[in-house]
Amino acid sequence: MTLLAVQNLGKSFGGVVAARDVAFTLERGEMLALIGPNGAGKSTVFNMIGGQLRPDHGAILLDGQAITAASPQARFRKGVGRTFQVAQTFLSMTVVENVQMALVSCHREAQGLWKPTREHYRGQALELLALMGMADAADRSCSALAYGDVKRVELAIALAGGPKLLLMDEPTAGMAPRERAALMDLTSSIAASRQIGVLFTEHDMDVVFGHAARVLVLLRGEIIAAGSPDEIRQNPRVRQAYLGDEHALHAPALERPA
Ligand SMILES: Nc1ncnc2c1ncn2[C@@H]1O[C@H](COP(=O)(O)OP(=O)(O)OP(=O)(O)O)[C@@H](O)[C@H]1O
Repeated sequence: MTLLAVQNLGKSFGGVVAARDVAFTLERGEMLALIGPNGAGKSTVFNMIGGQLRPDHGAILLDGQAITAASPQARFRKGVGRTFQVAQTFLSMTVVENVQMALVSCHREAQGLWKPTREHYRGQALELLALMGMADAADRSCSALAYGDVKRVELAIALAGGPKLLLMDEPTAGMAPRERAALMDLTSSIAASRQIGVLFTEHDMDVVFGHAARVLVLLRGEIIAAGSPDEIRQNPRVRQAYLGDEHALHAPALERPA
């Protein structure tokens, strides 16, 4: 069964139509990018799926069940996870404590009942960190980490909830190109191995074309194209939409001849 089905989603702000009959599906294990010029409606669509915004009309189905009107917390419990653009980790705590906190809150347990907090879910947290290649940094303070490593901790935190669907808003913002590729390689391998569907917005076209299996292009609230990275790169409407920023649609840097 399709993991996520978005049907005729619409949202207006006053006279501005931010999303118009947006419809698409996302399968388990798939990396789907949502792109579009500034103001195209990416955040609006993203926030309607995350539950931060209520659509004017349309439906959102997760595993065939409507979640259109569910709160963000209810969606989270049904398997919708999210990473955030701004580092949300508690910088004064260690890496493993941050992931433990996420696990504790996912299991909705009161802290410190009989075990010292530092022991709660430590094993599970270490497993997640090993998956991120961060096991060696487990007991370091988050404040001492390089930015790329903080992003990995954020990914571990998002995975602590065991999501079926992971929403990533500008996951590589502020990162150096090599770190971006590494984070997205890691994300796609986890998405494939855990069969998590990933929907991400991204301005960096190298990241989009290098890591998405499929790309949706929004323009003025409407999906104007959907397809593989190659199809999208060659689509005349998409090229038109990005006119003036055409370099954005070139092949990823790594594929370009030196
Ligand atoms: N809360 C709001 N109130 C009024 N207008 C809004 C609101 N949120 C979004 N809009 C408008 O809706 C349209 C789509 O905005 P949205 O932020 O979804 O685009 P975006 O593709 O995410 O843009 P960006 O890439 O710049 O973040 C824009 O015209 C924006 O001004």
